[in-house]
Amino acid sequence: KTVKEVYFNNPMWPGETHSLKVENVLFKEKSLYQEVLVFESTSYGKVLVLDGIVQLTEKDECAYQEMISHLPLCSIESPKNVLVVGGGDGGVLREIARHSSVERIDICEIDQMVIDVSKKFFPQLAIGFEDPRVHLHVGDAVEFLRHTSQGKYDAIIVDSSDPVGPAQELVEKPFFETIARALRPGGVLCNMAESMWLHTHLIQDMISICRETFKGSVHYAWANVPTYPSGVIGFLLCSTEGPPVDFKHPINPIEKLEGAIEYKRQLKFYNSEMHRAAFSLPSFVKRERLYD
Ligand SMILES: NCCCCCc1nc2ccccc2[nH]1
Repeated sequence: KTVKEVYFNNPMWPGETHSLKVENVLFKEKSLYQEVLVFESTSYGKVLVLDGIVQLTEKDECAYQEMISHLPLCSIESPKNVLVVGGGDGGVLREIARHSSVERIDICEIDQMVIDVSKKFFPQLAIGFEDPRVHLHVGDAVEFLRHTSQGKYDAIIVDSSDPVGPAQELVEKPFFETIARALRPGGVLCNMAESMWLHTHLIQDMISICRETFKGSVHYAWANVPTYPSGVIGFLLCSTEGPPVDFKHPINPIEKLEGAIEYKRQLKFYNSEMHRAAFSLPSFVKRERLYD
């Protein structure tokens, strides 16, 4: 049988092509916001693609979901109220649920199709929606945060797609200002922050905006995700003015929580050593001139 390949060309990585062999296409439709594709790959399990960009694969989603969730939550004493922006696949919800101190998890995902597709094809991620602490809001996070009371959240996790298309406004200053307002003093934000190899200008702009908007600390961390072009993805960790947050040394180590894990599923990627290591940066990034 003719086995197809899918070629990932995108302005997010000009002049570069990534490809995965398609064993079979499981879903392909246009939602109100983007094209949603699910296919069975040869060696990464099922793959979720939005507008031609790989969002997750069954094999390596653990790296992204665990890091984006535990880098912020393990940096504060006892997270109670958490907001997820995006994250409609449910993977971040699954990870937040490991924290027994958490009492409420709000999630604002704009695209219902992403949620439905995840529940159908990625049950090991969509399990996150089953936690009774989860409250789902389908809609625009900019609108949602505009109506959120001041200082409501201990942590906000922005698990967005790339700032081309529906997520464009999630990297603009007004949005970060609504996030800062929705966080309590000493509250933390973790934002998906692209690739240090590919998006130096975008990262620099995000860091500048966050330095102005968050009066606590702002740090860049990263993780290796093989199916993301350039093999790495970054995270921007910010804290609001108030009790200082030391992102580089988790005061709420996940190992303390190990026993509290609801699911039999063990952590596959994150641990306190990986947490500390994530903030170790190449010299060209440390210099903060990510391009020169
Ligand atoms: N919402 C899940 C993660 C989304 C990140 C997707 C992604 N990963 C990338 C790697 C290199 C260039 C652009 C990228 N965009």
